[in-house]
Amino acid sequence: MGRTEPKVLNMSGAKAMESDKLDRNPGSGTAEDGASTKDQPAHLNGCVPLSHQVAGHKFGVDKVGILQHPDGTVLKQVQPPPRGPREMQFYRTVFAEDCSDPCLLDLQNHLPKYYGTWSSPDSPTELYLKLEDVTSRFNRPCIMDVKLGQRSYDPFASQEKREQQIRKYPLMEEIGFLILGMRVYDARRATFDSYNQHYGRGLAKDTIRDGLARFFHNGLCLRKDAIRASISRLQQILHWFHSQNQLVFYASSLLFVYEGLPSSFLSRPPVTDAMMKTANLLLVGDGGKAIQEEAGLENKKEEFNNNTAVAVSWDGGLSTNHRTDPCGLRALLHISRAEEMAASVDRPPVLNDQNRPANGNSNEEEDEEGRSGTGGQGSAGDPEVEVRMIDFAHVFPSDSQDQGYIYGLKHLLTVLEQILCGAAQNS
Ligand SMILES: Nc1ncnc2c1ncn2[C@@H]1O[C@H](COP(=O)(O)OP(=O)(O)OP(=O)(O)O)[C@@H](O)[C@H]1O
Ligand SMILES: O=P(O)(O)O[C@@H]1[C@H](O)[C@H](O)[C@@H](OP(=O)(O)O)[C@H](OP(=O)(O)O)[C@H]1O
Repeated sequence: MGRTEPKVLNMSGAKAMESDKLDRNPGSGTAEDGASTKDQPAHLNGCVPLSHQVAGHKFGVDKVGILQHPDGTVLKQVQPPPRGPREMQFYRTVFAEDCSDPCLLDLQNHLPKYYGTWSSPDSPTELYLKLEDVTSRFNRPCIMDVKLGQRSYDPFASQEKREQQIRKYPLMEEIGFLILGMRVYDARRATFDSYNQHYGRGLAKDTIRDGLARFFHNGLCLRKDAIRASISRLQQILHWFHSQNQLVFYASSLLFVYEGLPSSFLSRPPVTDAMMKTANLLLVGDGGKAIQEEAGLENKKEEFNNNTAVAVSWDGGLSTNHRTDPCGLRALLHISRAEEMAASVDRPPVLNDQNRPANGNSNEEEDEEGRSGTGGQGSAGDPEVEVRMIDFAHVFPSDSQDQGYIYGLKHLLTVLEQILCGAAQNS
């Protein structure tokens, strides 16, 4: 393809924001940003490297990187030209206050919210894009970054850049997507497993299905609920791509997030010290009814019993025998301790309505056998999944549909469907 000068995004119908520091920009670079912590360089002004970043340029490792602002937003350092300004222009165009283009308004739903730019008062020329943290509402976010499209270099890339990108994953054209990195919550051990870019590059046509499935496996069961919800989100994005012919995306990603903590835990009332004490007594001896009643466990018994299957399936080694563990308390305690340990180094569980399954029934869950009660999150369309488009350093105006991205999306959907089918056949 002959190379011409790249077109910049046309701002018609979507005036660029006049000011980078928007009023709706929470905690933008002001004196309120909070004092720098002892461990962080003063110029970061309380911001820290993004702890749950799964791919991309890393702060302190690469020349540019991603930070987390104390207000919870993500700060993506503007990359050197032309990439950084191009990405900034893209966000400004899509989120312009006077944007009236239905296509761009629709696109907003598939992106992290953009809050303008941020810079530290100490380094006002070093700009960051201030973005919504897509993972923020999750307790144990499982996160995967997937690069989409048949080509991960843009039409204006040098020969060297093309060759570098093709070398990294020669199957990009055929497969249409590449897992750049992920972290998956292991519910048995209450820890995260991380996978870097080499994991995705090692996946070929015949292994891509199992490779992708790993993101949805929590060590005990396949999270079919999360797969279904992801499919539903991807279909909406595909619908957007079919509806538009003004933008083309190269080397752009989809960020997948689902809740790793089973909803049974989220919807269960917090375990109090008194309950723990009583439960230990019950487990040590045969558990006098008097003790149980004294602690008000009689009322809770049914609830715990309802969750017994959930708790037991979390730890394959635990007994489902109601004679030795009448209330499923052993399992309950086991989970609570593991979770407590995880919570002490991670964020505490957020117990609010958003974290509850859409159907309001924490026991309506499926494992890989499709049985009820094992640590899933609910039905398809469940809000406990996010799929958002990120990384727009190579987005250009166009006058036709983005066939490369559409190809990758369709294939990704097919593979996810195959994972579901495979799970159904094995059951
Ligand atoms: N809005 C966001 N919310 C949560 N995490 C994010 C967000 N944006 C980026 N990340 C995290 O940062 C990583 C890298 O993001 P991004 O692709 O934008 O950076 P990049 O440096 O341009 O990447 P690359 O080197 O692939 O071009 C993502 O994989 C994700 O883990
Ligand atoms: O996956 P890896 O090994 O980290 O490789 C990077 C990845 O392909 C990025 O998408 C790319 O940035 P662009 O998409 O913006 O080109 C970057 O190019 P760079 O090295 O030129 O920054 C690569 O290094």
